[in-house]
Amino acid sequence: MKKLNGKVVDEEELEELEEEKEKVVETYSNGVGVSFGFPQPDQNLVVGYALTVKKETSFLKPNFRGLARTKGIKFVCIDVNRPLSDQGPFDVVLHKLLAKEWCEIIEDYRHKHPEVTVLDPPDAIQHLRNRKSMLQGVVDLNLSDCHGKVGVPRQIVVTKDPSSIPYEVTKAGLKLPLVAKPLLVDGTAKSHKLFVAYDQLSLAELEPPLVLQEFVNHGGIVFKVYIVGESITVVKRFSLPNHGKRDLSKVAGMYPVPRVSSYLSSAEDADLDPSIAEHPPRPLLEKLATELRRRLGMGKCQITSAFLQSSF
Ligand SMILES: Nc1ncnc2c1ncn2[C@@H]1O[C@H](COP(=O)(O)OP(=O)(O)OP(=O)(O)O)[C@@H](O)[C@H]1O
Ligand SMILES: O=P(O)(O)O[C@H]1[C@H](O)[C@H](O)[C@H](OP(=O)(O)O)[C@@H](OP(=O)(O)O)[C@@H]1O
Repeated sequence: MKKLNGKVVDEEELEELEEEKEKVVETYSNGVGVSFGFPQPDQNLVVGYALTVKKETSFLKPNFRGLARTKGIKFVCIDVNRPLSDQGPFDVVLHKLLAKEWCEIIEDYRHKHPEVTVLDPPDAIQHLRNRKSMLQGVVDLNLSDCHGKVGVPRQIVVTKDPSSIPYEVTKAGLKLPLVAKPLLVDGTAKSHKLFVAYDQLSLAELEPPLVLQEFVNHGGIVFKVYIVGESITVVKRFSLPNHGKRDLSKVAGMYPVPRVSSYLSSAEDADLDPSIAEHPPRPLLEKLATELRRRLGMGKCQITSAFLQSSF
């Protein structure tokens, strides 16, 4: 057993933390620590968090908490059944609860505690809770002078009457197959239930409100771009495979899309065609980050090589 920052940490965990620390330092080597202002070892940054159990489990893993401790960052669970101002004191409040009551509590807390950084203020992320408004910041972006283009697949929003969907798709001139996504993003598993529709008839089985996007071939790889301060981190994940014209003549119906691109589907070590697997050009990402931050303060976006290279 060893002592670290006054805490007893077992040797195995310490080794794990060192490895994690190397990974984190490597990932954030372009100074997020500085822009984030990581506390000095003798300081402590207290982060109060209000997350669902699912999110706490997937995000606040023991080795992440341990690594945070080595950087002087302490995570404290907020009791949502007690007044927030009676808890803490916090330097940061990290939350991802979408209930109206909670949003009112956190807004009130922000005004009473301007010294506390709230991640994120509800009104700053409202547009991300809807798959149409979340793309607004990208729809009219013109980055063509930055080694590539960024755009949005052709899409329509359907809010009622599923029987009208085939007509709306024809009127909009969308080409099959189509990716159907719940319009609202509320953190529930339901909000990640996507489908690929291969024929017009099956569209009437869908459950509005939803977004219907043309399927864009992109070689089965998606790049998730995480932007924190000046730091840009790109991760490569598996995605949906391409559709050839021949496939379409043989496939009909509607198929659910599994969570193919979650953090468990890393493609970093996969043996892939370089033209698909090559990361998006850095200048394009930097320009995209600047534009998204200027317009929306957005912190994360998903890009595939096809979305970058195809002309939208
Ligand atoms: N228009 C499209 N054409 C082809 N593939 C798509 C399209 N839209 C999404 N996908 C693919 O479907 C999968 C899930 O897409 P998306 O990220 O939009 O759903 P999600 O539930 O919001 O995912 P997550 O929350 O895990 O980021 C990803 O592999 C993505 O590459
Ligand atoms: O690939 P990542 O981990 O970035 O994908 C995230 C996704 O971007 C959303 O943050 C999901 O959160 P919710 O919208 O709150 O569901 C995450 O889902 P989770 O079920 O893993 O928390 C994805 O991981």
